Amino acid sequence: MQALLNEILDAVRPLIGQGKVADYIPALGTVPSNQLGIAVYGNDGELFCAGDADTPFSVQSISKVFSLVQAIDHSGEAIWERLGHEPSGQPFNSLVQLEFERGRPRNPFINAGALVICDINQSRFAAPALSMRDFVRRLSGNPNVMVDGKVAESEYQHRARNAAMAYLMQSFGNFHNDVEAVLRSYFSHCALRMSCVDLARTFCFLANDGFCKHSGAQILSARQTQQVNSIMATSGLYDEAGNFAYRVGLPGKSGVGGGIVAVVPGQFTVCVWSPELNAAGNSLAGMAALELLSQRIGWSVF
Ligand SMILES: NC(=O)CC[C@H](N)C(=O)O
Repeated sequence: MQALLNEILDAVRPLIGQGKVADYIPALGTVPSNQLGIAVYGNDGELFCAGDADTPFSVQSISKVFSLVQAIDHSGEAIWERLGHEPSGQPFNSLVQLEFERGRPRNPFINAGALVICDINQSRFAAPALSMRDFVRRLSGNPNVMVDGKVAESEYQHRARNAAMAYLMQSFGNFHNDVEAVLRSYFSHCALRMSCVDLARTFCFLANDGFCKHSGAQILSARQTQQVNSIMATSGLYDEAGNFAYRVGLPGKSGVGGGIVAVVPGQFTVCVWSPELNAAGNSLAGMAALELLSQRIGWSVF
């Protein structure tokens, strides 16, 4: 496995230069683009890494999975009264569908859906940003996971689109808390800084019927785990979810920080990171690395 990871990073490194680092959040635009890392964490606790696997980066939309898991944990099936679990076929920050569908987001992994989930969590937690930070510290086993205050503030200063979505949902009665407070929580989750190793460990319960071995906690039931994985498989990469299923064939979640996490149910969790994105906002070299890995090991679930 170790040799394979090194080989894969060497194979995809030439792609660096063909994508574009996200700069619509100015604090993200300054991240050096030539970084590339991968971590594979087995259900038996084995860890394999290559490249910049220990360098923390902005998790961005990968945090949408954490928010969903928290919401399922305290509210269960009731959350689906507020949003769906259908792919949107639209970019992550699209507004058009939300108006047509009367403020009910298609799924929890586009921004509108994640904002509704954050609204649900806002009603539940006294300090949502701290609850989230502590949740991921427990799951990753890394007590040093931090929120990057500069990134969170930069996102808040450039919040117009996300704010428009939240206020539109409020106009349809599908937003219950103060919009600005929920936006602050959402940006704080997106601004968590974690490495490939942190993320592979954090997500391992999704490969293990909801059980996180290193913390000894049952995070979700086996059934809920299947459900979260199914939403990752159908919506985790926005309007490129079909392409990801075709090329990689695993439940996955990406973020505009350039990270992608993929789950091999019953076996492994993988996190790859390279900051340059393709047109859909997914890591260009990261997708290619996961495609090679899945192909070489025969990991596709399909
Ligand atoms: N796709 C992403 O990673 C987007 C997350 C980002 N914080 C946003 O709201 O625009």
